[in-house]
Amino acid sequence: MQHVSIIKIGGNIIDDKEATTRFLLKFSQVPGYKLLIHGGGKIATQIAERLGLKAQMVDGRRITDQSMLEVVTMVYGGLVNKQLVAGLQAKGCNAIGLTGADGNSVLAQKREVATIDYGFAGDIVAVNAQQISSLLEQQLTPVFAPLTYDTTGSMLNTNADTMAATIAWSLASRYNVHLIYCFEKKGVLSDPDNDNSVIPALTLPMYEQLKQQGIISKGMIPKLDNAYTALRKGVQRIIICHADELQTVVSTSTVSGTTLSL
Ligand SMILES: Nc1ncnc2c1ncn2[C@@H]1O[C@H](COP(=O)(O)OP(=O)(O)O)[C@@H](O)[C@H]1O
Ligand SMILES: CC(=O)N[C@@H](CCC(=O)OP(=O)(O)O)C(=O)O
Repeated sequence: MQHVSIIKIGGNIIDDKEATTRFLLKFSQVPGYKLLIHGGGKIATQIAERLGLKAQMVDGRRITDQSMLEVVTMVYGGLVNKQLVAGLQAKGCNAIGLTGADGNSVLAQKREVATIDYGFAGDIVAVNAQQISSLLEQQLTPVFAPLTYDTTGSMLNTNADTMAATIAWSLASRYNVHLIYCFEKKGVLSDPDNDNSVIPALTLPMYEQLKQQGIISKGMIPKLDNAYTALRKGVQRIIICHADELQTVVSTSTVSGTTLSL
């Protein structure tokens, strides 16, 4: 089976020009089939504020009304996606920028209103693995914005960690999939105030316990929930690491960051 590296880059790195440039160089050097999924929540919040819109997050998910949907479509699908694609082209990586609507890649449905109305937030219904494979086989590197679409023709806002995990497990029957979450810390920490307290190997029971103790919190919870689902669904290897450690993590000889297991 061919190997594919699925790499997610978070909004705190994208918001830092120098960190992004360093990451793009490392990403461009990852050998074999690869795919990038980016966030950009921090930039969307800043631009929304400039337009007089206040961001509202619940459990790490953005409440996305019509105006916010317009902002995130512009920011994720336009500004952030195209800057990353151009940056990769400059490093010799033939990237192609996509949202879930492009090539019918990731279909979703508007999240049903339960206790909270998330507005135009999309829950993924189907990933077009054939379409993604055909891009990889053409030696293109897909770069996905965290946007999906529905059958009524509306764009939807989907959490980037969820998008990365869902694409990863949807490709797991065709490829050996490695999923790497890159962010601004060295891994999952046993002490959130100590950046060097990286947990090298995190099992699901350990995660449950640290979550209960409040040691794992905020955006790390949806990230890990998605990641453990991806492991259960056949993704071979999942690592959470600092964006600067990408190269170390993909060359399997050295251990860095946090490796997940069930
Ligand atoms: N135990 C922990 N180890 C590392 N990060 C943690 C932990 N608990 C909470 N976090 C928080 O989770 C955040 C990462 O989640 P998120 O903001 O969604 O990341 P991303 O930038 O990848 O989208 C970190 O910035 C950190 O503040
Ligand atoms: C529905 C939802 O919450 N979507 C996310 C998509 C961006 C994202 O996930 O960005 P980070 O990876 O930088 O956090 C949002 O708008 O914040």
